Order: sequence, then C-alpha cells, then structure tokens
Amino acid sequence: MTTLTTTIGGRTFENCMMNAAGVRCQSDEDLTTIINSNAGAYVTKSATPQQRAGNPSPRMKTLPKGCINSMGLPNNGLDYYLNFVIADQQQRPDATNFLSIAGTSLADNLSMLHQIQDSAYEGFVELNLSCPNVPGHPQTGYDFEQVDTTLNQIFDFYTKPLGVKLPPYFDLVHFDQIAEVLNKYPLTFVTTINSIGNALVIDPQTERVAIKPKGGFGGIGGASVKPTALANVRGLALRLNPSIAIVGVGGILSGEDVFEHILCGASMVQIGTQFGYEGVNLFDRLSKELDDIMALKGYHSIEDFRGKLKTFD
Ligand SMILES: O=C1NC(=O)NC(C(=O)O)N1
Repeated sequence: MTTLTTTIGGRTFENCMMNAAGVRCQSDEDLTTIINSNAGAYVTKSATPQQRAGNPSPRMKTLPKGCINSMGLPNNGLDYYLNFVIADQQQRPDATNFLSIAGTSLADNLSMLHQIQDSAYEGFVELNLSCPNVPGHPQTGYDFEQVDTTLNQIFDFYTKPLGVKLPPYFDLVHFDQIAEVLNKYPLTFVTTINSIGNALVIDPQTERVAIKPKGGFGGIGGASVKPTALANVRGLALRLNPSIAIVGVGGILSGEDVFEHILCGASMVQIGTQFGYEGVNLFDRLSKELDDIMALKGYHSIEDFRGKLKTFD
C-alpha cells in the first residue's frame, strides 16, 4: 500500500501534487474545480492589490514541448482571492491551500501581506518574486539584495506560513547566494521554478514573433524546462535549511517526472503547462503513475525516496 501524502510546515496534504500559480486558477470556478479534484491543494493566480487586465493578446502560445506566455499578471485583485480562501477555510478548516501574491513593488507586497496578516486567513502565502512578464519590472528573484530587503521587512510583522516563488538560476554560485539569503528567514517553503523568462519564439512562415507583449519575449514552461527545474530543486535542496520545504515545479507531464522532482528533494510538486492542457484529470493520471512507480520500487511513502538522488561520487 503506497501513500502520496506529504507534510509542509506541519500541515499534511493527502496528495503531493497541486496546480502551479497562473494555470486554471484565476476564477472561483477554476479554484472550486481543483478543490473537487484529486489535487492535494490549490494555489491561486498571483494577486496584485487591484484587479489587472494583464498584457495584450496574443499573450500565450502552445509549443511542441511546452508553452510561451507573457500574461502580465491578469488577476481579480487580492480582495477576491483573500475572500475566496477565507470562505474555503471556513468550509474546510482542515485543508491548507496557497494564496499567491505578486506585487509589482515592495510597497505593494508589504501592503498585501499586512492585509493578509490582519485577516482570518491561516493558510500558506506564496510570494511570487519571479514574474518575468510585467513590462519595466525586473524579476526580484534575480536581485539578491532586494530579496533580502523584502524578506527582512516582511518578517518584521508577518507571522503566518510564507513561501517564495523563485525564478530559475543557472549558476551554482547563484544557488549559494540565494540560499544564503533565504536561510536567514523563517520561510515555510520555496517554490522553484517559475517559467524561464524572456525567451523568444518565432514563426518562420510569417516571420513574426509568436506573442504580442514585449516584442515577443515571454516565459517558457513545459517539458523543455524539466532539466533546469530539477537542477533548481536539487541545488536548493542541498543548500536550504531542512526546515524550508521545496515545492518543485517545471516540466511535469508524468508520474515519472513527479518521481524525479521528489528524488531531487521536493516535498510537493506543482503542475502548470500540462495542467493547462489536461485539466484536473491530470491529478488522477499522475497519482496512478507515481503510485505504480513507488509500488514497483517498494517505496511506501514519498519520504522513502525524497531527496535520495544518487551521484557518482
Ligand atoms: O509569475 C508568472 N510567471 C509566468 O510565467 N507568467 C505569469 C504572468 O505573466 O502573469 N506570471
């Protein structure tokens, strides 16, 4: 008998799989669909203080091995999602979920977190420090000093479970540097990776870029990003305090991909691009596929193999 349960920050989830922020999680209908599925939790579309329309379309394109997007944080505003998660918490007090926020300034992030701190919400907050698609705004996750300043000011007042959503890093020294900052704070989790930012997809027939915003530059998700995602999960798992759980995301299409993320150290996984294509049946399919792999290998729970990736030395 195998189990897919996992524990983060003292909260237990019946299934270690959930959606990734941004995909089929913008409306209460979307979120209710995930609640009624086999997913272990949901995360809301990243909220900004006020509702945002986002970037002009076409702003997302499917690709043979994933997708490119430059949505630009279209969302219904923090009040909408905070009301939803508080109402859900009253309905299902034993469930823990994730409220994602993505201020386009430190002031916005602080004001949203003050509002959440003063609210009845007791769940997780995923602070998105890595949206690559707001024109003129950098991905805070690439500015280590700004991450330090942001977390320092947050933890002056914020006492509820908090995690950060990071961009992908491509240099082992950057893993060292971001981990040095994150280990200074009582974070509950780190979600890695966000899309690989500012890629460019073009159509040789029309000789035009695939999406409209930012001259065609957008974030890449899906199968092609898995090697980078696994490297970031592993790179941070080897460096972060064990008290900071890793939520792995990037390139998950199968139960085997979930297995690989957990082997690298993830306690939970999020699925974005493929969830966008497949809908909530994905959670049933991946749960069965992971279950079969674990049974075949004689693993009872994910803790039997989490983080136990072998190397040659
Ligand atoms: O953090 C984000 N990552 C993405 O790839 N896209 C969305 C967005 O553009 O809203 N945000």
